[in-house]
Amino acid sequence: MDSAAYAQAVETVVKAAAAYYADGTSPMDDDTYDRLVRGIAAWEADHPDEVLPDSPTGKVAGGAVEGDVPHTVAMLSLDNVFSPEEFTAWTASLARRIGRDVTSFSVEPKLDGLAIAARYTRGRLRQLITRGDGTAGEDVSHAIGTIEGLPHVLAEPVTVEVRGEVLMTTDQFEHANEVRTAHGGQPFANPRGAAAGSLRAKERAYTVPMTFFGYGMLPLPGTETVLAEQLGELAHSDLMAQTAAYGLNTTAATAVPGVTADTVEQVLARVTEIAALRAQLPFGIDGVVIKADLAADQRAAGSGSRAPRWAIAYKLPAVEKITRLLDVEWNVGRTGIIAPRAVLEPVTIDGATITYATLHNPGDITRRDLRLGDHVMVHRAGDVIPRVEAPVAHLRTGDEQPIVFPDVCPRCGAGIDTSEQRWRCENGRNCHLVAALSYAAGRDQLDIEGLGATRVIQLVDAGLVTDLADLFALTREQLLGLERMGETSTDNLLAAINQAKNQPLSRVLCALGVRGTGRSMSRRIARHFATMDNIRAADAETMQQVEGIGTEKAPSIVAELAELAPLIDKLAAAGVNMTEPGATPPAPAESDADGTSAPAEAVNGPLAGMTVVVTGAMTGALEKLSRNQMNELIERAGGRSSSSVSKKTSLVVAGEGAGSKRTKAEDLGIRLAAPDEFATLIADFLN
Ligand SMILES: NC(=O)c1ccc[n+]([C@@H]2O[C@H](COP(=O)([O-])OP(=O)(O)OC[C@H]3O[C@@H](n4cnc5c(N)ncnc54)[C@H](O)[C@@H]3O)[C@@H](O)[C@H]2O)c1
Ligand SMILES: [Zn+2]
Repeated sequence: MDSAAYAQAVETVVKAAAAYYADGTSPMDDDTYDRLVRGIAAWEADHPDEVLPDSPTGKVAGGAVEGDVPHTVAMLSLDNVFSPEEFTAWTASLARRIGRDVTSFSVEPKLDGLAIAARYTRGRLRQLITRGDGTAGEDVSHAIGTIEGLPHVLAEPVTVEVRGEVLMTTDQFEHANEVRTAHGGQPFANPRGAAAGSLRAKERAYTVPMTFFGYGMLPLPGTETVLAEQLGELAHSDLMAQTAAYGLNTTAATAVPGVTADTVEQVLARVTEIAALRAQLPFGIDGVVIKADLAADQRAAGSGSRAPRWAIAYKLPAVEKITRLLDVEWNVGRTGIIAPRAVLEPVTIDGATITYATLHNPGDITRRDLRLGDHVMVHRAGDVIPRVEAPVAHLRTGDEQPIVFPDVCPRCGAGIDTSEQRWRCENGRNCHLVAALSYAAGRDQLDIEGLGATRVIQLVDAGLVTDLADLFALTREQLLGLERMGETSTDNLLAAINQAKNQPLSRVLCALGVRGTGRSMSRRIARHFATMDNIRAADAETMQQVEGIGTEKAPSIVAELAELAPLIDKLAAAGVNMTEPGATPPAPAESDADGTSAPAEAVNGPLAGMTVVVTGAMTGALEKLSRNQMNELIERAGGRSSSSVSKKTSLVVAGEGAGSKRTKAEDLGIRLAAPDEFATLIADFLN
């Protein structure tokens, strides 16, 4: 970064923060924002004399927000830690500052919404104020009545200020977008943005519910002396119990209630627990907040201008990123459910590259007003399937296109039952069979004339065929018994089926519909092995001798063929040809001393003779390549791709985030290459 880039980054960040806090329409996801801020902070550390007055560092809300209602006590942000080590170091510095170890911590989820102060006078909710710049906020009392967990009247007639987070639960967010788009508005990109936008909006034709969670309580000028003193002395955990007793919502009512912990180890164990529960929570959290529980410790620690010194946010990895929606695929499940799936511009979330995300059902697409080409907020937490949360509608250019819904089943061509939320192929569980048979009968496979989708559906419905081989057992009587089947068409169909028995092996193989074996691959396999018996005898290693079959495809083809064994036997018994005309079976594979077979074709290329392992995130020219595409690339360049590092590995391409494989390669002294270096090495084979 140079000073011009620094100034640019400051401007970008301040603009984003202003949009983020004002109405939740930042053009950036938090991860991108946080990276920029870290870059700014790093540059400022090296150039302390050139810090711009507008810089977001050290300021509540990045200095991008103002307010006109003064806070009685500053409403601050929180400092962050990202690892157990950083947390331990923080507790040590806190202990040094206050001259003693902290022996009681409170540990709470860090709710991902916006901070709010709710002022109660004699038990009645009077005023809502945003955090603003920390010293003064904005009056948003118009939102009273739309926030669950923030009652109009408390259980006791006390005068207090309750502080906490306003957020939208997942359900509230879905509802908000539905109502909003129904009123012709643009959907919100995520629950946090939706809460920010809804809280500040006045005079809308509709209201959308939000939820409040309290995490602090303090006296106001009118608070009774006894209560004021008591609030100043209570441990945070007791304060929370009191907050709940007044009838306010707190995390106590959730799967991740605030708890106290005596030691750093206990805190860290709780952080792990909360992180594990994160994906299942009905609201977003972006970390865990740890506070010195005792009031005396808090007082001794004091606060800085941006954050208190007695509390820290243990940040969890970002689970949301903005990327582009490139396409929508419609996949038919085993039961005939037709589910849309988003094809995304690849994006890395918490170390995993995401290219697909679920879109649930067609109604969701409509409710969210998603369009092709949209920027979308993608959410992925833990092992849960990534989902498209919503479009980032304020980034639209006008070139976005409507998403086209299928009007027939994309697999078998039958009608679609759209009476339920989840669409279903009218063939239900038979969809797969109908599709499989129609495909097998197709021109490029067994080429059975007269056996189109409609006829296949008829045969399946009548229970005459339950698999591909049953076709060859159909009798004249059975066919004549079907509607719209005259003598001529019956005889023609029987003749066509009989003819199909003589198709070459490549077409029979293709007709089986094994994943990864389309027309040309089926031809290659059939030519390589010459007979079905040879194909079935091949293990994954042998299968890789076929050009274009790599480490990922080979085992899945072998496994699927094994599953199909009974069907293949049945087809052979019915007299279906199982050899490839003109092909000669391969000579027994050459094996080197430790059993690795040599590549079938002696290839020239920069990777000839090399076994290459790819790990971590690819960047630069390789950024868009899936792991499989990387492996194919390696194979094109003459090498073998492998998924695990061993003595036999010649080269490990290690990108950012590479973990154990990189370590192992270093241990074994195997050559490492960064993605860019590797891209240069195989430059001729890219595309
Ligand atoms: N995408 C963007 O453009 C953009 C812009 C600005 C800020 N941000 C995000 O916001 C973050 C900074 O925001 P911030 O200043 O609000 O700080 P923060 O969100 O990192 O932490 C402080 C806030 O945590 C909240 N909080 C949640 N649970 C709490 C609990 N149990 N106890 C106490 N506080 C709790 C409070 O609202 C408090 O104000 C950044 O790290 C960034 O990710 C994003
Ligand atoms: Zn179907």
